Amino acid sequence: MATWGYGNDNGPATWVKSFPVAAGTRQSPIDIVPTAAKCDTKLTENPLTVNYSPEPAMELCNPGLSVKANIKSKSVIKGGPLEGEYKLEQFHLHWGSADKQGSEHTLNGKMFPAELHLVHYNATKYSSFGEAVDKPDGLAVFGIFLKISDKPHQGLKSLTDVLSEVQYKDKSINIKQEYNPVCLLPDNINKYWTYLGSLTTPPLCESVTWIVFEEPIEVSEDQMKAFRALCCGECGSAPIVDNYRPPLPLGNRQLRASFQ
Ligand SMILES: NS(=O)(=O)N=C1NCCCN1
Ligand SMILES: [Zn+2]
Repeated sequence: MATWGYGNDNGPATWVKSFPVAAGTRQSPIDIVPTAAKCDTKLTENPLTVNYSPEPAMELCNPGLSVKANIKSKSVIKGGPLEGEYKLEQFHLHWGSADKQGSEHTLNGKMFPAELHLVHYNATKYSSFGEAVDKPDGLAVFGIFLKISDKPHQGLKSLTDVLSEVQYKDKSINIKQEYNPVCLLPDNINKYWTYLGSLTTPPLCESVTWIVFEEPIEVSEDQMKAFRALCCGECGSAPIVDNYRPPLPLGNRQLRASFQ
């Protein structure tokens, strides 16, 4: 069984062969068109709340198509579009081979250089990520755009400074200094768009309530270069770049905004 990826022979256009839900009606990502979003005051009456905890010895790994941090501590979110409490499972990123591309969601057709995903599962209803992953209300993913600035992102720097230690597939390390993922969130988490979608990688389950923040976080060009130096396999293998799925049609879905 050919493994899925982002190349010509195994990329997003081929995934439907092994994962028919790729042709479903609530697929992600989408192009976010702010003027088409409906401002929903219910989202502000019940503000999104984040209660993340410091992660001692956070595990950072290279699974081959991204870089991922696995979370063990009790870091939870609730409110906004969510019913119940969702627990942070992991976070990872998608990025481009150049700054002109890399994000999965787009904003009025514009791609950002990268996009950070913090993946949570509905811990009120389900006992694990694995149980929640294929349920319509199973997951909630924060989508955070990355934009280039002349200053590095301090929260990401603890990770980008050690990416060389997970350069090759299946490498993993523990971040010595305790790490609170709250440092990755934009300053203003009250301005976001939300819609019902899916995982953007196989198995593409239509189980995600997406929450995409309007405010990007700012990273340096050197930090982008560090992501682009990660390898898909062992020494000498191709760099991990352009690991993004292009947008799918919104179709009959409602895109809601927490702000005007
Ligand atoms: N890019 S995404 O939508 O978060 N996709 C995921 N796939 C599998 C596990 C977690 N996330
Ligand atoms: Zn992702």
